[in-house]
Amino acid sequence: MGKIVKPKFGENITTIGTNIASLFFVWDTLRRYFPHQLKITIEQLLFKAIQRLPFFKKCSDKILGLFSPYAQIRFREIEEYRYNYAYKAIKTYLGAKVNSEVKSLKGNQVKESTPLDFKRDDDKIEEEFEGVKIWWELLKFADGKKMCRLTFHRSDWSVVTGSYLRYVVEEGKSIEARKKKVRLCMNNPSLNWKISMKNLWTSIEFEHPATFETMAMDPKKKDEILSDLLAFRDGKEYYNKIGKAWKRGYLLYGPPGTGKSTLIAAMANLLNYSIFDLELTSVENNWELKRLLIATASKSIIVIEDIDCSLDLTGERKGKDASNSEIKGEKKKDNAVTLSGLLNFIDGIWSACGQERILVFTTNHVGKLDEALIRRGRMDMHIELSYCTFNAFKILAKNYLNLDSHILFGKIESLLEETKITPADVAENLMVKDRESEVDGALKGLIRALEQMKLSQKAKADEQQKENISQI
Ligand SMILES: Nc1ncnc2c1ncn2[C@@H]1O[C@H](COP(=O)(O)OP(=O)(O)OP(=O)(O)O)[C@@H](O)[C@H]1O
Ligand SMILES: [Mg+2]
Repeated sequence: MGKIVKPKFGENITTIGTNIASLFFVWDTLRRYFPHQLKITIEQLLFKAIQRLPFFKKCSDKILGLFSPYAQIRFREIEEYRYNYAYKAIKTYLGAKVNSEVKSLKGNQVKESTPLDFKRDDDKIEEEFEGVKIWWELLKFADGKKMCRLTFHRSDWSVVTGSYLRYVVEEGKSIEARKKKVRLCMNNPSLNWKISMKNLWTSIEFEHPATFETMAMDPKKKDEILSDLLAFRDGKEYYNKIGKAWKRGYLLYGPPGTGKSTLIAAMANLLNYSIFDLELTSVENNWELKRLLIATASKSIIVIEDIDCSLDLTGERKGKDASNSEIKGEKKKDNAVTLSGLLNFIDGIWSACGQERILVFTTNHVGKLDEALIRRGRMDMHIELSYCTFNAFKILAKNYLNLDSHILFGKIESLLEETKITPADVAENLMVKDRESEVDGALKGLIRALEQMKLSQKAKADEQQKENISQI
């Protein structure tokens, strides 16, 4: 009796390989006679049948891939140790593909005041683009790694890698931009960075209600700032054309309570940009400053409040500080954040990396600032926030009392012309519990406050005058 000799593994592969190769050769000759869609369906069935063959069940995806008429593109969440923004955009795009045919959805409400948001929750999504079939899989591995995998027919290569993927990523990004919530980010002391370099900034949702409409300031100035910001937001092509980094600096100056911080909030709400509130006093040195600034996101406003208090701004002041600390026996850190560190950053790396960033400095004492810090080009627009004018008062009266005019407005107008009062102090007087019944009381209260201020400012001015005369 003849012995049945089991073919060796190598022989097995060769035989199966030859058979499959012949099958695909025959199919390749026939496929041109089939319409596109039918061709794909047949190939899918063929491929599934091959996958079910006992031998192929044991084969890895890579070996199967050799016979597959399909191609795959993987988008990993982390690629070469860096976050993959295409992955994020694709996930957003796929999540937003909600329609009545979708069977699995997830609902989410981040805040009580926001509407319920639905996202698609399938991990396998099939779609058609310009007659081309595309299959997506959202995969999550045991080690926590995530990936989107795209499968398509090789004959659709140019459509998928060209217009389709471009469309998906752009659409995903624009959905992200529409849904983006403004966040307020604060820098952590570097002590905490050592735990994880990710922890440079801590962020919370930004819910400040300030808008340009509620900003009490001269309408002309307000329009100027508004159109400057909008031109910046829509200026991608312009900045590209002139070869300048897509960044803009604003210096806000004025006495306390004139609306500098409120204006920053209104800017963030207008542009839907997050705020990176940089507390310089907790930054140890220029290296840390660089790391923090590089870690900011695009479409953001980087704010350094009270810049004159956070930095040794001039050589002169530095000298004074140094001698003061010597007297007190303190040794000043050699590596502290310096003005030149900040300026080098703004001019150097800052313009070379990251786009769509706004830098805002605020100060109560513009005169104290170093010329180098505020020269045009670094701070593109200087905005003075000043004492309350009648125009500004009318906006506050509308905000706080829903009032367009009142018999007492005339008196208030003339008092405002003679008195320096901040919008914050005016607002304080206009805060009432019941708008209907307390309007008169609030306006009269404001008039009293203005009269008192007028008297005390006059007394101060007289005293100053006397002092000046006596010095002469
Ligand atoms: N121009 C303004 N328009 C509307 N509200 C204002 C304005 N200025 C001040 N306010 C009101 O006064 C409060 C204090 O203003 P804000 O904190 O913006 O002042 P600031 O200029 O940043 O002061 P500081 O120099 O002390 O930081 C705000 O919460 C806001 O309600
Ligand atoms: Mg402020």
